[in-house]
Amino acid sequence: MTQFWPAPAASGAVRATVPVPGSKSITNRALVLAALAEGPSTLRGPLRSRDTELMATALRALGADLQDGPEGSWQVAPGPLRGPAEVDCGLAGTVMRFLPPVAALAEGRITFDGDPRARERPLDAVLNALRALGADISGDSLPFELQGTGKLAGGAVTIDASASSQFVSGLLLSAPRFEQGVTVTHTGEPVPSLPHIDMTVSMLRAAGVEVDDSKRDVWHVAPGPIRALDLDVEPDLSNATPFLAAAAVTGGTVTVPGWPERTDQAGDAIRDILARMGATVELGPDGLTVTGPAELAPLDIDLHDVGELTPTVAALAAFASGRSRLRGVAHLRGHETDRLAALQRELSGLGGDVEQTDDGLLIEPRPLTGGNWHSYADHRMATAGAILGLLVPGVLVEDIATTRKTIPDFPGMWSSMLGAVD
Ligand SMILES: O=C(O)C1=C[C@@H](OP(=O)(O)O)[C@@H](O)[C@H](O)C1
Ligand SMILES: C=C(OP(=O)(O)O)C(=O)O
Repeated sequence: MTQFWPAPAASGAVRATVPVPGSKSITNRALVLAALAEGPSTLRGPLRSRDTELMATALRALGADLQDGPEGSWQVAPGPLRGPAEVDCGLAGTVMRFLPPVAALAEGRITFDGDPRARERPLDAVLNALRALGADISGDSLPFELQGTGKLAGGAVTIDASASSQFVSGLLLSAPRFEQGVTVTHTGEPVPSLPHIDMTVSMLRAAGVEVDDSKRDVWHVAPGPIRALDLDVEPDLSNATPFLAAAAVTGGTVTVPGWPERTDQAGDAIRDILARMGATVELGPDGLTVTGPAELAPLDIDLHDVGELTPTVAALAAFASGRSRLRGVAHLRGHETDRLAALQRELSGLGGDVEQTDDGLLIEPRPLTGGNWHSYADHRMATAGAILGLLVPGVLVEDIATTRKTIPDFPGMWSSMLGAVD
């Protein structure tokens, strides 16, 4: 039966320090690299939630040895990659795009499937690229089957990565183990979420891999060993955004400890976004502290690089002092749900005035009223509903448990944060 979570209204300005679990994007890249590395790795502070548990389970099935270490850390020892194995991708883009190249290095038959929506998420570019690089794969989307021989030739391949940066990241992460490495060339509309590809490149380089990304839309990874990792995973900055938004919309103050001074995470862009909306944003030794303004300024913003922030930004824009325009995020139609359609439908359902454009949303703030907020199995739709519920009494968020995709206990964190209001 569908469960609805009464989103708690804020009784005043939120004042809290909110530690945020590890980054999904860093954790799942680190797990892949560790499984392909030349020795045992340690990941401290990894995200332990659905997307990363699915990645861990799949890598174990493929032959890696993953053990729990002290304080939630993971110890990963590579093993010979082999099938038969079944990979459940859930709804994790990182699992469905990063693991086929790993599986192509294994010996034996490996099958992939996931949640019903995952079967609709774009994957063809990765599977076609792997076929061109020497893999034996049936199908263009989930479910599909791969027959591995224990090695992959690799080489040069051209793909259209306009639907997802993860197509490129997935190929690059495994490429040091391809016989000829890889040269990926993108053709088509601009690649979204480029900071995520930068993160892939940095993490490969940190593991001693030679990567050339000096030419736009071309990435070359040389074949060679991947050094074992000894890594402290940063907090997930995208997952921090609903909590920072709580400060912004209530005129309160929220600190997220451990915010890195320098990072490849796309979520770091929230600092600039909140500052543009009038919030005070301070990065210091205690972390990132956001204090909300008396009134939020509207935004006209291109979110192409940081699309995953769109649900949070849309919720903020719904409370701004004028019309906001969010641009550059057509690719969100292939995310956990069609996020542009979902945001328009759900905000309109609460009385909002929202229009979809070719590549984004126009949001005209209106007084909102409570009601059901459907989440479409999308963690970020659910957290956007929670932000709205702070100021709109009676918002009921469907399936709040869907936030477990990337946050193990979002409702608990949200109510602890609200335990401290003026
Ligand atoms: O590589 C990654 O870790 C991610 C890349 C981005 O995907 P898209 O390029 O498909 O937007 C982002 O939205 C997703 O949350 C995580
Ligand atoms: C797009 C997202 O996830 P995924 O890694 O499943 O693509 C997201 O977390 O916003």
